[in-house]
Amino acid sequence: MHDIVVIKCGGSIIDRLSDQFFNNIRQLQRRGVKPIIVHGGGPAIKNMLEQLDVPFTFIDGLRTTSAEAIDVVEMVLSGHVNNAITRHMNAVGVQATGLSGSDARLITCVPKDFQTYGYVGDVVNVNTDFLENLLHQHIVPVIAPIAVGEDGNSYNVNADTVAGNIAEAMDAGKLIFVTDVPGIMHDGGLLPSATKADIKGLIDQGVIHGGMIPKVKAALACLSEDLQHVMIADANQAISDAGFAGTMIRQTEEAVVDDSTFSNI
Ligand SMILES: Nc1ncnc2c1ncn2[C@@H]1O[C@H](COP(=O)(O)OP(=O)(O)O)[C@@H](O)[C@H]1O
Ligand SMILES: CC(=O)N[C@@H](CCC(=O)OP(=O)(O)O)C(=O)O
Repeated sequence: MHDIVVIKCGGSIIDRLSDQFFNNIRQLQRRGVKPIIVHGGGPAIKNMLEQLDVPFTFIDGLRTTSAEAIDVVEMVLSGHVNNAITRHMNAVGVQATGLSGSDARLITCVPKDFQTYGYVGDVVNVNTDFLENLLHQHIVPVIAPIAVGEDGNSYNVNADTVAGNIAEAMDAGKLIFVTDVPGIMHDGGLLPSATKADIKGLIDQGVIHGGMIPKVKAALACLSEDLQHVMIADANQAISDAGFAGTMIRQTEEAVVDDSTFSNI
């Protein structure tokens, strides 16, 4: 649905989200937009795993997640981060409900490669009916990136990937990754827009690296006729009365940059 906006809040910024950010979500809702929030929590997971002496590594940007680690990941994401965001939403008058993939089998998955990654999942389905019902009741879903496997276990999924999966499944009109930088930075400045070809070049040159890679990959994977632009932006500047600021990722150079879709909502 074109009126759905998926907003992915990165773990890098969650502790520093401004009241304005939450008020902007409320404003979006008042203008008839249906926001869905997906959040990360990488730094908080890292801290808790270290405190509890649970080992992990990263392979291709994904956290290897043992049986012990998935309990900690779920505790941090669903128990702490998800609750904090949902609480803040409700405090500013947005009716929001906290969820993970286990609720109503919202996100189901298969193991990515159990031998290599442990409890890390590849999403196979999103319960879109359930989300649509919530949106219909003007409830904002706040979703932790935990999926449930056919074995009934919880699996860890990269939050950027989950945001892309949900945007695609819900036919969202917009996907915004809000993070701790103004967008894709290059030569000391903000890149206002980037195509698939630009991004490939920037990854090859090492300009786009680390945590920015899963974001651009998720963005490129879900661009379509329906979802023509994906934004990457600073969380506290991304959404304003003037529209959306940041880097706009689009399919091709030729694509018309119809900013009206951004500034009207
Ligand atoms: N070209 C780039 N422009 C901006 N940030 C970049 C770039 N390449 C890598 N990054 C890194 O990506 C980070 C954002 O990713 P990450 O820390 O995973 O955020 P989040 O937790 O919000 O998902 C930035 O803080 C920055 O360090
Ligand atoms: C499999 C995997 O790597 N999962 C991520 C989930 C959280 C996340 O993606 O958080 P950010 O958005 O803050 O990076 C993790 O364990 O860190």
